Amino acid sequence: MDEFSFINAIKQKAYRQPTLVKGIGDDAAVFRSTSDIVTTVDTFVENIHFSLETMRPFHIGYRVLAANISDLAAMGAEPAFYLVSMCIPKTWNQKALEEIYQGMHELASLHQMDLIGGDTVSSDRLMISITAMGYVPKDQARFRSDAQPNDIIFATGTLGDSRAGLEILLQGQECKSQDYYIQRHRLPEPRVALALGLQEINRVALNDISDGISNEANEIAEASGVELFIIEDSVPVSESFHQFSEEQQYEWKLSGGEDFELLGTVSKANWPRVQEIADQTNTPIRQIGYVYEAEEPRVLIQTHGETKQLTKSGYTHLK
Ligand SMILES: Nc1ncnc2c1ncn2[C@@H]1O[C@H](COP(=O)(O)OP(=O)(O)O)[C@@H](O)[C@H]1O
Ligand SMILES: Cc1ncc(C[n+]2csc(CCOP(=O)(O)OP(=O)(O)O)c2C)c(N)n1
Ligand SMILES: [Mg+2]
Ligand SMILES: [Mg+2]
Ligand SMILES: [Mg+2]
Repeated sequence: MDEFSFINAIKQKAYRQPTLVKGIGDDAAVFRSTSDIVTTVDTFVENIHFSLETMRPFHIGYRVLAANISDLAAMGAEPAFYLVSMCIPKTWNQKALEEIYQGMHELASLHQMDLIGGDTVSSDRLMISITAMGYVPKDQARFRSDAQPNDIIFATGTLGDSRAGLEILLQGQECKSQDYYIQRHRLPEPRVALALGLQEINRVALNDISDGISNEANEIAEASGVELFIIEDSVPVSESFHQFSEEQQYEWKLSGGEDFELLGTVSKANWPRVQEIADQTNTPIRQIGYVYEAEEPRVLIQTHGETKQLTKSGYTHLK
């Protein structure tokens, strides 16, 4: 395999975005815009973010793009473009690498996204870095700093599924609905439809759940200078989630991460409309608490009448 035949193999045959001026094949890509542009990058490293023990190359590609799309959704943006930087060890053959791109192409086509560039270098360990871009109407990006006292807190989907799927894959132990959990881990569905539906709401604070809500709720509390009060029993989990031990349930739903669901806050007045939009976009959504004024930003969690502080305990690097 040489670098150029590889790039040719993974290139899209046709582009979808009307705002694209130049895609793959020049020194850089060009697109134009009249909206605000949202851009994000995330890097994925073999055996930290993914492993061939638990995934096919297809899932790796699907999932790394999903993580980026999830960040775009959390900003309220419509996904448009992505660039992929690959650091490739000699042990990976062209077929496996093309399968990674098939995973990306599959999810990209669901969101009309175009692959418009990237970089390919050799390395000791597989690393994939994706830069994604999307559009949001002028001044309508969703910030973590937009939560206000008296808002309600909501979460989409069910939390902890991805972590349950990972554990099932790593332990090889049988359990109820195991294919469901494995699928939630391998093929996450970022909540783009809801995020776009919410564009009509004047103020929503949003954060996507990549590290676990114990982290993301604290990020909203800090950015907005408020207290988030979460009721543990309201945190949505899958029906068969109760088969796992109490400790696992608590840890996975609050700190499991990689669910790529959305955590947000919105005024009480707008909450019924948010639920309607969630319905129309087939997005499970649930209120999980309230926002209060705070001297010190913090997150509290109430479990059967007992309240304690929920500190950041999701996934963190460099520790
Ligand atoms: N090495 C870095 N250099 C510059 N900015 C960074 C770096 N790492 C993270 N950031 C920025 O810090 C913020 C938080 O990043 P991160 O926790 O990765 O967000 P997320 O969990 O949504 O992916 C983002 O604005 C991101 O762009
Ligand atoms: C093989 C393997 N081990 C562990 C995990 C769990 N894991 C890896 S990264 C991560 C958190 C999200 O990654 P990060 O780089 O922090 O993403 P960001 O916050 O930038 O979106 C989790 C829960 C995994 N998915 N796969
Ligand atoms: Mg990141
Ligand atoms: Mg994020
Ligand atoms: Mg992180």
